[in-house]
Amino acid sequence: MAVRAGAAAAGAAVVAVLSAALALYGPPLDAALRAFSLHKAHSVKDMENTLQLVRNVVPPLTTKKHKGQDGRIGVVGGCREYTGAPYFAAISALKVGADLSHVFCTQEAAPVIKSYSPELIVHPILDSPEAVHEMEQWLPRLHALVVGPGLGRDDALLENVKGILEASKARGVPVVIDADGLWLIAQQPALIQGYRKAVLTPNHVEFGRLSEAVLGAPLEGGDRHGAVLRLSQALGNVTVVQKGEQDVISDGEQVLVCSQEGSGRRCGGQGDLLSGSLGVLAHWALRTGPQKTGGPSPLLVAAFGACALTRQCSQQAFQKHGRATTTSDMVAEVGPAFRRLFEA
Ligand SMILES: NC(=O)C1=CN([C@@H]2O[C@H](COP(=O)(O)OP(=O)(O)OC[C@H]3O[C@@H](n4cnc5c(N)ncnc54)[C@H](OP(=O)(O)O)[C@@H]3O)[C@@H](O)[C@H]2O)[C@@H](O)CC1
Ligand SMILES: Nc1ncnc2c1ncn2[C@@H]1O[C@H](COP(=O)(O)OP(=O)(O)OP(=O)(O)O)[C@@H](O)[C@H]1O
Ligand SMILES: [Mg+2]
Repeated sequence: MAVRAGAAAAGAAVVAVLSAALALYGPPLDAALRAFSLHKAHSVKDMENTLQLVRNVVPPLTTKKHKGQDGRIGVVGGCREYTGAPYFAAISALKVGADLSHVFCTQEAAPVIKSYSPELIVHPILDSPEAVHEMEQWLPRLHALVVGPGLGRDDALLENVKGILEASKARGVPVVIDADGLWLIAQQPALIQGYRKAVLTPNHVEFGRLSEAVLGAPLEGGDRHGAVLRLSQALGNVTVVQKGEQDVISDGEQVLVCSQEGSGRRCGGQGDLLSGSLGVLAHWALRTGPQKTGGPSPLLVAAFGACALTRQCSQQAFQKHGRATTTSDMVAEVGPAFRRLFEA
C-alpha cells in the first residue's frame, strides 16, 4: 500500500516505539517485537508501517457474512445532562463498520438518544436496580463495550457500572473506558487492574487524575511518553491512550505516538468519536490476533487506528467547515476518512 502523497506531504502521522523506555521498564523484547522496534522516531515510514497493521485487522466486506459478525458494540453512558456523548460514540462505531450499536443509558436519556438516530438500539436500564442483571443478558451478544461517554458521576449509576465492568471482565469482553468511566477507575483502580482487554482513553485532565490515583504523583510536564508507559505498567499493562496535541499510546511495553494531522478545532465530542471507533477496532484487532499486528499488541494497533481516524475526520471536517466544525461534521467524515487511511 503506497503512502498517500497528500498525507506524506502534510507530514501527517508518525509513530515511535521508544526502545529506551522499553529497556528501562519493559520485559525483554521477543524477536517479532524487535523486528518492529523503531529506533528512529517520527517518520512517515513509521506511520505507514503502523497504518498497514491497522489495515490488516479490517475485515473484508463480503456477501458471505451475516449481520452482527463485524461487530456488536455496546456504549454504557447517557444521563440527564449528557446525551450527545453516547450518541457520538455509538454512531461512530456503526460508521466505522460495526453491524449493531447499542446504548445502555438512563431512562430519561433514552428517548432523547433514540430521537437522534433510528440506527441505534437504546436500552433505558442504567439507573435501574436491575441494571447489572439486565446487562448480563446482553453481554454474551456484545463484542466490545465502551464505558463512560456521557455517564455522569451519580453514585448509584457508577455502582451499576462497577458491576457491569466486573461482569464484562468475567466474560472477557474487551472494554474501552473513557470520560466518567475514567472517573470511576480513578476512584477504584483495582476495577481494571491487570485486565489486558481494557483500553483507557484519558484526555489531559483525566490522565492527571488517573496518574495521581494510581501512581500517587501528579502529571509531570515534560515526559509524556514515560508517564503513559508508567501508568500502563502500574495498571498491569492495561492499554492507555493519552489524547492531546499528539496521542501517546502504551501497553506498558511499547509506546506509539499518533500525530496524524487533525485541526485546531477543539469542540466537545471528538473524544467520544475516538472511543466509539476504538470499540470496533479493538474487537477487530483482538479477533485478528497478534500474528497480523506484527510487533505491537492488537490493542495498541487498534488504538493507533482510532486516533488516526479521529484526527483525519477532524482535518477533513475542518477543510469544509472551518471554525464552524462540530463533532457531527466529523462523524460525517468517518466513511471518507476511513477509506483514505485504511482502504486501498
Ligand atoms: N455533547 C455531549 O453530550 C458531550 C458530553 N461530554 C461528557 O461530559 C462529561 C464530562 O466530560 P469532560 O471532558 O467535560 O470533563 P472533565 O474531565 O471534568 O473536563 C472538564 C474541564 O477540564 C478542563 N480540560 C479538558 N481538557 C483539557 C485539556 N486538554 N487541557 C487543559 N484542561 C482541560 C477544562 O477546564 P477549564 O478549561 O474549563 O478550566 C474542562 O472544562 C463526560 O460524561 C463526557 O463524556 C463530552 O464528551 C463532550 C460532549
Ligand atoms: N491540541 C491538540 N491538537 C490536535 N489534536 C488534538 C489536541 N487535543 C486533542 N486532540 C485530538 O482530539 C481528539 C479528542 O481529544 P480530546 O483531548 O479533545 O478528548 P476529550 O476531551 O475526551 O473530548 P470530548 O469532548 O469528546 O470529551 C483526539 O483524537 C485527539 O488526538
Ligand atoms: Mg472525553
